[in-house]
Amino acid sequence: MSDRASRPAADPHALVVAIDGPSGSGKSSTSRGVAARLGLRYLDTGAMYRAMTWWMLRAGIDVHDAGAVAHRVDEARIESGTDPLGPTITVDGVDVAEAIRGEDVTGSVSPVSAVPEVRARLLQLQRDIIADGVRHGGIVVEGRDIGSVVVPDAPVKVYLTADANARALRRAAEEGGSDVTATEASLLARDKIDSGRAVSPLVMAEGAVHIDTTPYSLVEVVDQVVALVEAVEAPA
Ligand SMILES: Nc1ncnc2c1ncn2[C@@H]1O[C@H](COP(=O)(O)OP(=O)(O)O)[C@@H](O)[C@H]1O
Ligand SMILES: Nc1ccn([C@H]2C[C@H](O)[C@@H](COP(=O)(O)OP(=O)(O)O)O2)c(=O)n1
Repeated sequence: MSDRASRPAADPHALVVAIDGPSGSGKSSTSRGVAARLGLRYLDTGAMYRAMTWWMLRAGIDVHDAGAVAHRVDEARIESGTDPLGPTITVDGVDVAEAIRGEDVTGSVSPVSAVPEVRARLLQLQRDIIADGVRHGGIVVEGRDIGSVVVPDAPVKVYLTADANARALRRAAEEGGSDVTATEASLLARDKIDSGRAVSPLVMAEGAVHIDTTPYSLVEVVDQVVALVEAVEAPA
């Protein structure tokens, strides 16, 4: 195990690991596992899009009115804590970690994420957090456009997928026994919007390593990603 956090602040080799993929493919759990194992920070960009959506809903904004969403985008103060053992997310100082996982936010997050002004605002926040993570030895960042847009020069890029049914089973179990058919329909609907939007759609980034996690346990996937990081770090 290596601890990159002890490296000097200006380390030019400080690491960004970009992890993208569709809903329920294992991005959050894998990213947290890799970051914890390697002593890196962790950023869940999906939580930031969810936090922005939570703010829009609470402000009574019609999330399908892109102009209305764009108009209010600068008002939400979103802060992400990057400890992989206890990541946090607040909006205007309110802990929204639980609230952003609710059905209302899940059902509205894709249209909000498709608004270019939302993406521009969150991209700026993400780059600041990533720069800070790099100063502290490195960061694992997960989302939909990390390897393609947010950090296209990341030295390690991973694209996680899993069969739709496996993803639905995992998510339904996580939610404490939600209906698997409805969960699968919801995540496929979100995948469709996330992959089809004009700005920063979900794509496999150039240079990304594809891991289909369907047959693997979480620990096995973490092992595979850690091996990719260690291969990049090994002297030539
Ligand atoms: N390789 C895996 N095998 C089995 N379950 C997994 C695997 N990876 C993740 N999970 C579980 O699947 C659920 C969804 O994973 P998550 O990391 O939240 O996915 P994502 O961030 O891509 O939406 C979680 O309950 C997680 O524990
Ligand atoms: N980098 C990102 C991350 C998430 N999003 C959007 C698209 C996703 O449907 C939502 C929610 O992301 P999240 O990672 O929480 O989704 P899951 O429920 O884990 O599948 O945010 C995005 O557009 N770009």
